[in-house]
Amino acid sequence: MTLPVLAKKMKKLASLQFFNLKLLLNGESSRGFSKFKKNYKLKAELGRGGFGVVYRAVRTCDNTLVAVKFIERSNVKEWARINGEQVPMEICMLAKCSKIRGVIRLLDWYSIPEGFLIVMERPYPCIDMFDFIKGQGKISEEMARFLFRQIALTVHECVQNRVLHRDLKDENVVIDLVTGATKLIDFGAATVLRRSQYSDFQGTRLYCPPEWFLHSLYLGREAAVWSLGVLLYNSLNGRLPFRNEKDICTAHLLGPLPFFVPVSQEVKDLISKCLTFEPFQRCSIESILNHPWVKQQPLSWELLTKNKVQKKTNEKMEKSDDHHSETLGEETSETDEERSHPTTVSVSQQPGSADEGVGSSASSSATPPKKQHKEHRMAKTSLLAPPTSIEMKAAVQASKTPTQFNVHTALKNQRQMKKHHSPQPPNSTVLTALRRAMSREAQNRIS
Ligand SMILES: Nc1ncnc2c1ncn2[C@@H]1O[C@H](COP(=O)(O)OP(=O)(O)OP(=O)(O)O)[C@@H](O)[C@H]1O
Repeated sequence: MTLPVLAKKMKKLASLQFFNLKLLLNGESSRGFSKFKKNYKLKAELGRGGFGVVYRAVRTCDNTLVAVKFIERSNVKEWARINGEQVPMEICMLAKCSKIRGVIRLLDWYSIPEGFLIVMERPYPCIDMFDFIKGQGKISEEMARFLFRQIALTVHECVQNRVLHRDLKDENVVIDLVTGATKLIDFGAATVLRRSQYSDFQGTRLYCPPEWFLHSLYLGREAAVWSLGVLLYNSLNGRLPFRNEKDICTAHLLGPLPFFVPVSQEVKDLISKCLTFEPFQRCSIESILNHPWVKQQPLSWELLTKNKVQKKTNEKMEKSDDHHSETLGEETSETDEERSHPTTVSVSQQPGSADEGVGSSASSSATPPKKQHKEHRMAKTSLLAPPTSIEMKAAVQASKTPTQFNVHTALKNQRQMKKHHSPQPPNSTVLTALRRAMSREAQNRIS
């Protein structure tokens, strides 16, 4: 199936899902459904990931802009209790962190037979960090500092509340375009922080530390530090540091990571401390916060956004997110489409500015930087399933024999990996769930 056909199908599916959700909400209510309907007006789709669909909505009593995430019951892997009620771990973890300034505030939640509706604050106008970086190709070191120090502090505060996010990445950070404040979202992979090792993971493959691929085990804080390193590298270079599991497990054997923009030694030092192969030698979250690069006072958001390119992006986002132009209860509009796939914003790259003296990963030396840049920021990342035995074998073997890298074997392995972990089509199950709920409600009405 060609990409345009697939995109068209996905668009159709998305509008159908939205239509069904609307129908469902307008039908007879049950188990908190009527309350939701009374309190919120659902609007167009805002974004979607592997496990949920997020909609724009408005709280009817005071016109507060909110985001509503629908998660299907069958997709919930971990459960917890709030006031005696069984809820997905996501809601519980979000509730635990809701007082943290850098975490999106949980306002409300509803339970329906098919799943849960999570009502969250929605900064306006806002953009997620993936789209923010994509809109500009990469961001300046000053801008990276401004955003990263907030994110690192938020992760620290979550950890102090014994919450481990486990899916730290640019897609899960929302930026308030008025103040520059960052908000951590998507606690779908979050769990209670513990001292012992974890052997389960639901995060994102390319933000994952090597110990997971090599041993299927990781420690909470150490894995979070690794992801923060990936996030910081990505912000500055506009591309991820590692292409695949092999890169993640072997890059340390090949010298320092290449940088594709001129950046300070201080930030390179911080990134290398976060991306230290050995988890026990990796820096701590506290030492990230005390690192001279992070401690340096950042420029104000006003000054940072004076930059023409950033202004342009902001204007574009404001335009597309203008709630006055939102069509109440309408299907996804042109501007919404633009927002979720901002392909019109150019992605720039400075091929000549790559650090040529530094060592490069196995994958980076032969390919021109421009091509790599595109490869690494093609789309939002897919979710991580536990590594298969083939993947683990390949990663272990690769980490032992870095110099005998064979392109053909690597490609074959990659193809095999793709077969095992190709990204799932977005939420076709949501549609089924909503259909089921609708027919049950219709039956209830008849009887
Ligand atoms: N409160 C919010 N305010 C603004 N935008 C939001 C909010 N929550 C989610 N989004 C947007 O919706 C997108 C998907 O949200 P989220 O990551 O929670 O979904 P998901 O299905 O859990 O995704 P993933 O597959 O990454 O786990 C985000 O990348 C973001 O663009």
